[in-house]
Amino acid sequence: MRVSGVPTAYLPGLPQPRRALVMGVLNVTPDSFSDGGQWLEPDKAIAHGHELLAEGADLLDVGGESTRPGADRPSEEEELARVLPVVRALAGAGALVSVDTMRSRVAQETVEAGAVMVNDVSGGLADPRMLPFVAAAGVPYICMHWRAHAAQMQRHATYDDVVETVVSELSDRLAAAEAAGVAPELLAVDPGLGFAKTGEHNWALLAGFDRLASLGRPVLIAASRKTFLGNLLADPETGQRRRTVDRDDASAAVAVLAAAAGAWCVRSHAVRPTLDGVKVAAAWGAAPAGH
Ligand SMILES: Nc1nc2ncc(COP(=O)(O)O)nc2c(=O)[nH]1
Repeated sequence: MRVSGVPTAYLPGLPQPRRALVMGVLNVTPDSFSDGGQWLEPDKAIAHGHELLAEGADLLDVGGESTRPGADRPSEEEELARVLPVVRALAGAGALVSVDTMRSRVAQETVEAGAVMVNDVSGGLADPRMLPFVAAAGVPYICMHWRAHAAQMQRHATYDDVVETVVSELSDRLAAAEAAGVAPELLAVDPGLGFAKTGEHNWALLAGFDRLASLGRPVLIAASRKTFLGNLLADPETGQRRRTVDRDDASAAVAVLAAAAGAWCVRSHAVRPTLDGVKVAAAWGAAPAGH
């Protein structure tokens, strides 16, 4: 089996170990699907960020808006109030922080507070000022495949060929970013698992990793604790979906397989097992091929 374990491409200005990067998830929200409310208070969020760093996270992804299906949007002021103190404290402590936001003003203020990357789940579609801001700021930008806000996104989960369509629509977003002046080498892509996607779509996108990589940009895979894993692990007797906090082994397995395929970064709630796993993928990929 061909195992790479090393990213097919990197983003400049960020760590470039010969392994996939691990991005620790820090949702400062009352209602994120997997950890909603746990880290809403800034002090708790900052402490959890340090825990993730201690586990070895290369990056911390700080978000103030839940994107779970059906979630209502917080105001821009509320989102800012949630993330700004957390970004300022963690970046101030030397952490590499990405801000998980669709709003250009939140991106701007958190970059000014020390965030080094913008993680925009909308790929620039939710706020027309986002791409111009990213271009002017010159920071790395994660461009995720997205079709609509959480309240209505699952209505858009229809594709003839999900891999080809997602690759094509991501290609359009990369072109839009470059047209807005974003330097191409600062762009990473992400298939948006669970965003206007069914479980079947998610598995097809993972199996189609090489098509995502054919965009020529670093690929971020973010499957951690998502519903399609809960369904995969459902109790065979009752059909009861596996609880979110009990999905970390399967989440790490997806991350390792993505790293083996050449993912640039994997986004995880459980950093330590994920980091251990991507190191295994890198060691396997580095071994001389059997004769
Ligand atoms: N780039 C990127 N960012 C994201 N942010 C939040 C969530 C929702 O999951 P969470 O509630 O566990 O953060 N998923 C993604 C994702 O798939 N890709």
